[in-house]
Amino acid sequence: MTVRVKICGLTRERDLETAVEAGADAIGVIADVPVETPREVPVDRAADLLASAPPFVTTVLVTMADGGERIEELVETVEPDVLQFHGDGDADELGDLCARIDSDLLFAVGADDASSLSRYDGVVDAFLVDTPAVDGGGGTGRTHDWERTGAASADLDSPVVLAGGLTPENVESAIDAADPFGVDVASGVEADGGIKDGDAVRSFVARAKRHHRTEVTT
Ligand SMILES: O=C(O)c1ccccc1NCC(=O)[C@H](O)[C@H](O)COP(=O)(O)O
Repeated sequence: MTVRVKICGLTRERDLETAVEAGADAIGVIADVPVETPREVPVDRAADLLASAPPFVTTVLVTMADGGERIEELVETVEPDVLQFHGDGDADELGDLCARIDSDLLFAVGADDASSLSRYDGVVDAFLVDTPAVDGGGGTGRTHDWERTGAASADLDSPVVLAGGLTPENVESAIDAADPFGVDVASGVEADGGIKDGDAVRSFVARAKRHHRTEVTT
C-alpha cells in the first residue's frame, strides 16, 4: 500500500505549495498550543493557510486547546478536514468531541502509551503515534521504537500515522518497521524553525511514497 504523507507545522503559503507540489496527501498547521514552538500560527492565519490548499489535499489543524467548547470554536473558525488533537481524554470524552465537530478526529498518542490505542479504536477516526515532549507537545524531532508502535497498531481498525523524528533519511526504515497508514513530519524537513527546506520536503514525500515495504524480521 502507498503510504500517505502529512507535512506538518507549515507557517508560510510557499511552504504549503511546496508540500502540495511534492505530492503530500495532507498538510498541517498548528494553533492554540500552550507550548513554545516556532511552528505555531495565530488562529486566523491557520484558517488562511488551510483555505489556500487545493482540493484533494487534506487539511489538518493541530491543537492542544483545552475543552470541547474551545475545540469546537476552533474547528468552526478554521474549517479543517481533520482536527489533530494532542491532549487527554477518555473514550467517552473523545466520542463527545467527535460528535461536536464537523472534522475527522486524529488523536495524538505518545509512543509510550501506544498499548492504550485499542481503548479508542473506533471512537476516533485515526491515531497519530508521536514522540512527545514532557509538556505533551510534538515536533520534538525524536524517534521512538517503531517496531513497538507497529505491534501496538497491527490489530486496530483505525488508521495509524507514524510521527516523531522522521526525516528523508529514515522514513523508509520507519515504514518497514511500523507498517503505518501514513507518516508525518515537522522538524525533520525544516531549514529553520517553522521554515521548510524544499529539497527535504520533496525528498521525504518521494521516498515515503515510492517505498515498497519489506517486513522487518527480528
Ligand atoms: O510541531 C510542533 O511544534 C508541535 C507542537 C505542539 C503540538 C504538536 C506539534 N506538532 C505536531 C505534529 O504533527 C508533528 O509533525 C509531530 O509531532 C512530529 O514532529 P517531528 O518530530 O518534528 O517530525
